[in-house]
Amino acid sequence: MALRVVSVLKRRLGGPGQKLLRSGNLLSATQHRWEKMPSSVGFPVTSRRSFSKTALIVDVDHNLGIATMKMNNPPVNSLSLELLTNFVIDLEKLENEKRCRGLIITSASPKIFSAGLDITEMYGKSSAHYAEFWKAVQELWLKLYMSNMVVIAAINGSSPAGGCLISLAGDYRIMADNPKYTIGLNETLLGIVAPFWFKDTLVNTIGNRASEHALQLGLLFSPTDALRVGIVDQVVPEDKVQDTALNVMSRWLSIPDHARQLTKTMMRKPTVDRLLKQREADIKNFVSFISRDSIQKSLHMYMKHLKERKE
Ligand SMILES: CC/C=C\CCC/C=C/C(=O)SCCNC(=O)CCNC(=O)[C@H](O)C(C)(C)COP(=O)(O)OP(=O)(O)OC[C@H]1O[C@@H](n2cnc3c(N)ncnc32)[C@H](O)[C@@H]1OP(=O)(O)O
Repeated sequence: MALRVVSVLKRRLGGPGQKLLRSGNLLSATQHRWEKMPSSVGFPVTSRRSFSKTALIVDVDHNLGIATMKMNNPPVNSLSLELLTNFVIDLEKLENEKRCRGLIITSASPKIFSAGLDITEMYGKSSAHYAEFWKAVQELWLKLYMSNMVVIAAINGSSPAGGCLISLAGDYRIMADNPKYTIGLNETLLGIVAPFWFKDTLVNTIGNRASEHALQLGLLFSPTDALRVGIVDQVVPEDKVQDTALNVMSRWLSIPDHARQLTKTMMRKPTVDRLLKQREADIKNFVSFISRDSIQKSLHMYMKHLKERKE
């Protein structure tokens, strides 16, 4: 299967891509920190670069023009301030690499794509901390939603709340077919409210009525139900998620970048502008909401419930 994906990519990438794939090794003296390493998906040894920071592993295949970002914040890939910050920094780096046209976001943790925002960042801290944290959440969404790259979420585990938002910010979602995994914006279950731009991102994906239903009830969908409602685009056997992501990527990368990017901007800019117009007000609203005693209590109880579930 992986080899078939490579041949499809070779065909679709055309001219320079084919040459680069054939040459097998593009290391140049000036390209420091590049590593030659065998591919985990069966590509010929190609020009690759890996960098890892706390909570994130990034692997760039310059020959294919595809980067893979693996969230790596065990045990559940909760989106801590550090992970959010590193995510944004690495996205900016990739965005500036001309040869990087596609990004696959996935998880290094078995069974969990991401548990969403790190709840411990949202209680028992100062207002300044909440403001910094929320700004980082906004920043990641803005960067991802408007990325020039084709962004595919390879959802290889559960993906509640902020984890779901990350995948919704991509262009295409592939989820592992395991009924134990769930995905959705379940904020109301925590006694909190998905902000308007989380809601807008969901509405843009599955429509108003289905979003209202999902958001009010804090629904977490099984892969089959997520596919039915349109939160994900494809459900595939667990061991086929990465190959499918590469296959789908080749299709998206066969479209001329400028045409695809302008179309993406046309579709998404109004949603992004809504947040940009009131970014500071949104931070203030978050800080004041999350600082309420009743909300702090709800979050504390929710964490307690998560821990007690295990006992
Ligand atoms: C005005 C706007 C206001 C507010 C907007 C805020 C928007 C918020 C968005 C969010 O993303 S909130 C986070 C929502 N996330 C969840 O509800 C998921 C909670 N977690 C789970 O359901 C499960 O942990 C799981 C992801 C399904 C994984 O289950 P598993 O059984 O594999 O692990 P376990 O539950 O034992 O967890 C291990 C460990 O991790 C801690 N944990 C889990 N999730 C989080 C989290 N989101 N943040 C911080 N910590 C988390 C859990 O407590 C365990 O810790 P322990 O080992 O110390 O007990």
